[in-house]
Amino acid sequence: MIPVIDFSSYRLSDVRSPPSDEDLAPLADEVYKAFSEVGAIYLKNHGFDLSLVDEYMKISKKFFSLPKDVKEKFSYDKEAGYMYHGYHHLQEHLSHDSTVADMKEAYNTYPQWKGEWPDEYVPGLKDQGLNIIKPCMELNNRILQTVALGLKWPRDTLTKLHSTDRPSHNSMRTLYYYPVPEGYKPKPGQSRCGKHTDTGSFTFIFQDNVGGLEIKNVSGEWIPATPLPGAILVIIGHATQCWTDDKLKATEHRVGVPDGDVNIAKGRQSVIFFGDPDNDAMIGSIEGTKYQAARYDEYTADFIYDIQK
Ligand SMILES: O=C(O)CCC(=O)C(=O)O
Ligand SMILES: [Fe+2]
Repeated sequence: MIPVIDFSSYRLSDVRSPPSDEDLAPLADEVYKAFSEVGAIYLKNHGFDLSLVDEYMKISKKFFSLPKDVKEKFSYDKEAGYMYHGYHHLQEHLSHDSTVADMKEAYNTYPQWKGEWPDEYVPGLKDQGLNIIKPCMELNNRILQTVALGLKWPRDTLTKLHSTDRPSHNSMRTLYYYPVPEGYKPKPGQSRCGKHTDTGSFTFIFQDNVGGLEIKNVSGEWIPATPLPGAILVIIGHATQCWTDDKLKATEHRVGVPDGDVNIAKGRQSVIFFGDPDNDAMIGSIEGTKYQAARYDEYTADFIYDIQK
């Protein structure tokens, strides 16, 4: 079971004076324990306005319903700096240890993107996407503070690597897993999203009610990450694994094709926030010696995670 954590004591919408380290200690211990013993958490009472995501899913659906040649005008361009911004074709995504394409399409949003957006076809895809990233970054920083306190580190140990005004790869992805045609037999190893880990500090997963997402817990068992209304699923990324010298391990996750399930014929939508440190932040073990110091952007450039051509 993925623990459900009540984040009320550090919720986003609370604008009173920030809680002291002592005020946060019980929450910090709970968050750290859940991440280290299970590998993922559901956050409730987080103060993030989930209607932003509902609206974004509706807008995204309009984009995914456009003709293929229109969507492809906005395909990501590997040469264009923020290389994953834009549309990722159907059948293009390969999870990193898989040779079979995932059954999905996606549109990634990077706030720094200077190229074109599909505004004339889908008004709001840009603005609504950007609206969501900001509070997610703020919530990520609050989680990073609780994790630092849970580790008995100074509270800003990780947030000082996540300034909000320096170049970073904080980004968002909206995904559409198309309905699986009746009688379709997935190729060996094929799924909606093959197993992988994410690269940054923490990832937030917002999903509709179709299901199929699983995480591998710390004991090595695949367990369902069933959609929990009102809660945000938070999983651990590689950078956090490095900083904590494996005390918190990057969470493997995947989305299966629900074989024989009533949901097989349904499309699935999810929205993912990838929380990242600053491009020039140092990652590597903060205590311990397992991971050498490296600049985050240089480390990710060498790290092939889930996108290969
Ligand atoms: O759709 C999901 O629930 C997970 C997607 C995911 O893990 C990713 O895009 O990195
Ligand atoms: Fe992922």
